[in-house]
Amino acid sequence: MAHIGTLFIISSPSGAGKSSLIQALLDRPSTDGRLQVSVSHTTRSARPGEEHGVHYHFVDKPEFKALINRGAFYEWAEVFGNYYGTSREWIDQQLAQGIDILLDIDWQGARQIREQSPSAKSIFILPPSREELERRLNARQQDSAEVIQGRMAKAVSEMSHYDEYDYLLVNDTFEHALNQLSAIIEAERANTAKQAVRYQDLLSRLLAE
Ligand SMILES: Nc1ncnc2c1ncn2[C@@H]1O[C@H](COP(=O)(O)OP(=O)(O)OP(=O)(O)O)[C@@H](O)[C@H]1O
Ligand SMILES: Nc1nc2c(ncn2[C@@H]2O[C@H](COP(=O)(O)O)[C@@H](O)[C@H]2O)c(=O)[nH]1
Repeated sequence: MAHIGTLFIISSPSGAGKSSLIQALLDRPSTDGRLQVSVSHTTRSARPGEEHGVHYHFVDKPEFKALINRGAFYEWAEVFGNYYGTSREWIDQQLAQGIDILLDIDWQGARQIREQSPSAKSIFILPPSREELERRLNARQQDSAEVIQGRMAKAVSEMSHYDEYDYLLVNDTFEHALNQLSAIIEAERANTAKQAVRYQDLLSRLLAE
């Protein structure tokens, strides 16, 4: 089967709201089964409420390194002192079925995906201010003060990569950012070449002499 699924890379500084936006998008009644989020592997410890296989595949460093050596990752990177990676096998299976994939990954991973899949579309999400970013990291109540300070310290260097992305949006009002994200994905899905593969039967009926 032709690979008609699209990879959507979503990056932001930690706490800008990408996981919340992705979840809200997937929860929309209008979202069909053709859009799914990739569950990454990570060596970071699970936060309260996070489930293995749902939020992440939680593995230790030796296991992660074994997966790197096996070529299991489409991309991987060290972020905030932990390793994170995207499973190649799962992505290939979904794309082959025409399923579009959302990748919640950092700029290092985004670069690796673009090198291998130039047709991937990338979206960078900015917070409305540095103060609001820190407020959100605190309000999430998932990380220690030390971890939050470490993430804030990396936020400027993460944001400096915004111009490597196809789309840039500011997550100020949540609903507005969600509508923008949804509009980007819908527009990319309507790409003529992809639609022509998806609707080849319809097109051949409509265009028959
Ligand atoms: N537009 C918004 N206004 C106010 N709060 C928001 C908004 N968007 C997200 N939040 C809140 O900000 C916090 C951080 O959001 P989220 O966990 O989605 O960020 P993230 O970018 O995925 O972070 P990380 O990179 O660390 O995974 C959450 O508590 C979320 O509910
Ligand atoms: N390069 C990759 N980055 C990833 C992946 N999965 C998540 N991430 C990024 O890590 C940070 C921190 O995430 P958190 O869950 O610990 O808050 C965030 O920027 C994610 O986008 C991945 O597979 N590859």
